[in-house]
Amino acid sequence: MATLHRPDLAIIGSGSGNSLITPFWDDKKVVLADKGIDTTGAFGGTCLNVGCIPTKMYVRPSALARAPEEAAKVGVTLSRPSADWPVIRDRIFARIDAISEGGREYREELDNVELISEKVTLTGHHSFRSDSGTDVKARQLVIAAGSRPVLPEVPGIDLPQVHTSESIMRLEDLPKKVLIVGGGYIACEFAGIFSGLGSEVVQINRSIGLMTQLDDEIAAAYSAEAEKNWSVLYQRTLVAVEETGDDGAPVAAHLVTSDGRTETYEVDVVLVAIGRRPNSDLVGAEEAGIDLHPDGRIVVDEYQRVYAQGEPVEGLYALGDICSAAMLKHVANHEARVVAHNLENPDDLRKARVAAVPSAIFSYPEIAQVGLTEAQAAERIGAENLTTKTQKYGDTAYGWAMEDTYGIFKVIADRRTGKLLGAHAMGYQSSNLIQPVVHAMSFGQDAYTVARGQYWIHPALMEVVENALLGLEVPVPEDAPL
Ligand SMILES: Cc1cc2nc3c(=O)[nH]c(=O)nc-3n(C[C@H](O)[C@H](O)[C@H](O)COP(=O)(O)OP(=O)(O)OC[C@H]3O[C@@H](n4cnc5c(N)ncnc54)[C@H](O)[C@@H]3O)c2cc1C
Ligand SMILES: NC(=O)c1ccc[n+]([C@@H]2O[C@H](COP(=O)([O-])OP(=O)(O)OC[C@H]3O[C@@H](n4cnc5c(N)ncnc54)[C@H](O)[C@@H]3O)[C@@H](O)[C@H]2O)c1
Repeated sequence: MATLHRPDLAIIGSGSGNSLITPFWDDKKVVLADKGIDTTGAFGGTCLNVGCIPTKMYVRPSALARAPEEAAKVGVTLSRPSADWPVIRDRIFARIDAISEGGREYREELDNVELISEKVTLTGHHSFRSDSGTDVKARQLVIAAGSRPVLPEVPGIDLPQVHTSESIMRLEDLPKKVLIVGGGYIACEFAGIFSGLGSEVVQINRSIGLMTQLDDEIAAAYSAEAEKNWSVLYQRTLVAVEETGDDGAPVAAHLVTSDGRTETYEVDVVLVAIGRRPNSDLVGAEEAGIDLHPDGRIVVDEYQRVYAQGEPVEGLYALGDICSAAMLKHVANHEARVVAHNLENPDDLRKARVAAVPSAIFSYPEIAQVGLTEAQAAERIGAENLTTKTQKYGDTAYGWAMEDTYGIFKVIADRRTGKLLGAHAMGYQSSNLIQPVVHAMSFGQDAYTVARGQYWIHPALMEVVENALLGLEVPVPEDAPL
């Protein structure tokens, strides 16, 4: 028989949505619905199970396996590394699966929380129905249903050797040869992982260059490095995949070049990473009268309130990949803190912060960015008002120690005021090095004050950032620190 729940709060999505269940709800009723990750049924969303965390847990062993290359630059010979994929995989998922399962059990045990482990579809602005017919009508509702990989509609895309990021990390064995489709975050991270661990990687992209959404200088520098580290082919499109019947290379990936030639690569597995789409269709957002952007994202305002017919709906919020321009976990987490506050304080709504959102691509080399690219900054304030500095790691003391040949850190500022507009870096630990610029941009500190208003540990790698900032042509404030 169909059940009806009338909770104070209902949440769709157990990723960042799970963190909304604060102690405030201890004496109230909450329903949390999650169908589970498609490939494993796991609780807890993308980041934990098939996203940020397992990928970075693969990046670490892959980086270690590259140690002989780095060591050789400074006169140390390390023996040929050998990566034990099953050991690496099981270390990762023994930890992750236990956290996911523990999270599910904890929610199931709570008296105030009802967990619905099924797909649900909105039936109104504050109500939904599960596939098996459980109805939920809540006082307040949050849609935190995330995104999923996009797949091209080509013959053979359903073959077991064709993977997305949601399945590739659980392979039985390290593939000898991988074809990776795409030139964005996921494709570049997995190209780095597999090539480091010893697979032969062929990465194909439709456009010329990888990570073309980045600052042009970084995209060009990264593409040049990637081309040295694995095979990168541009202006190719995947048109079909078929089984070969040969255990040595079980699938053939058929490609077409921009000038109409066909090419075939026989590989163990194909990884498709051509973008992710918001799951607004899976929750039936449009049918429920919710406003959508052309790319399928739910429209929200700065308070994360969901819009319907151009107006915010009281007590209806969205967060994370289903509504955000930046599909990033730290963004989803921030939005979850804002939504948690707004659910608990409907008369004192707080806004989500949209400025100075950083991101990193944990590839080889690693990339990090925050703020405007040089082209965007020129468009915004005029090229004549910009000052930029690209500091090579290799021109600093720690860069000499590393014998670094490719690391760069670029900063962009308004030459009239010293206001920092962006930073773009490629190289060892760039995801950490960029944080002082994120800090400065978040707190409105000018470039000169950041560079000279604090000590920088000598001769740490962070001197790359200090030197980049000092290389900008910006006004020196009166009484500037020395
Ligand atoms: C391979 C990979 C690597 C990544 N690496 C990074 C990184 O290093 N750093 C970073 O910042 N970001 C990274 N991301 C992005 C990050 O994982 C996401 O931005 C973040 O997890 C989104 O969180 P969310 O809460 O919006 O959605 P999710 O965590 O995806 O949660 C949504 C949940 O809703 C459920 N759901 C969907 N539809 C329904 C329905 N109709 N009924 C019931 N349940 C439903 C899903 O099963 C899912 O569990 C990565 C992503 C991928 C794929
Ligand atoms: N380190 C991180 O923060 C991290 C890591 C992984 C994923 N993510 C998030 O997940 C999102 C999705 O990642 P992604 O790599 O799938 O997407 P992406 O948007 O970064 O890159 C998609 C790539 O696929 C190409 N492409 C698009 N359509 C295509 C088609 N039909 N055929 C061939 N190529 C096509 C694009 O040109 C682009 O190179 C990212 O935008 C990012 O927000 C973040």
